[in-house]
Amino acid sequence: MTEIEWWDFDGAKDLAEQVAGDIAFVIESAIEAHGGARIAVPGGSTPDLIYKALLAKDIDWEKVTLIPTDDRLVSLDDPSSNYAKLSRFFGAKGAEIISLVDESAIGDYKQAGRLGDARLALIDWPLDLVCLGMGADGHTASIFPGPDFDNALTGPRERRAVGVRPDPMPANAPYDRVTLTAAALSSARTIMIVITGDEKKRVLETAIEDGPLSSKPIGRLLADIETPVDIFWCAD
Ligand SMILES: O=C1O[C@H](COP(=O)(O)O)[C@@H](O)[C@H](O)[C@H]1O
Repeated sequence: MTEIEWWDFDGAKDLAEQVAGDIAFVIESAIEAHGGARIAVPGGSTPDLIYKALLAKDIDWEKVTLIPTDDRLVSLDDPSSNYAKLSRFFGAKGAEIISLVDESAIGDYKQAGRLGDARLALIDWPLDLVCLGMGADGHTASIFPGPDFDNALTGPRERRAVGVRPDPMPANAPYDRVTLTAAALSSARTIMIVITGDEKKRVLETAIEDGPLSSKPIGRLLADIETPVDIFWCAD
């Protein structure tokens, strides 16, 4: 059973400071241990404060590779692109940012998944850190209910990214996606989840309780993870 520790904070600023400090620590340790750090971080709106706090840290960004945990199949400068977000925050710092999306495959999500996977084969694995977000519907990265659910969760272990068509489509970001697979996410040396709000907390608690029987992507993912997981939460 996954070992899970919850860290609750009074506000989003305190949470961001703590998470940024922990990420910076993992990055420094990885650079010291093997000359570079490879970390996967979420898109969506929750991480913005964390990324701001991270920018204030003294980090040798040229030795850092950043990968979105997932991305929407939109052009790389679209406001909904997780790659675009990472580029905006960290591009000027000299970090290497790997896009899961090849613009040539935006109209073909399965092909986009294959191309994303091929890119990921060019870096060393496992990742030093996976920081996950979670939607209020219980999706994490872009592992969603739908025709690609099993493939993302229990597909071949050597597959690191797959294309996903959420069903139902999330109303706030109705796009096909490319996501890191459960195998790629759960192989990371350090795993954390960052969520805010009471609703997400309830969803996550129930998903953890339900374990392998959970209908939520986050519950199914966590049920199969052997690395301890830290969950960071605040109410707003
Ligand atoms: O679509 C996505 O949603 C989740 C959660 O986003 P949030 O805005 O509710 O924080 C995010 O973790 C994922 O990376 C993103 O692509």
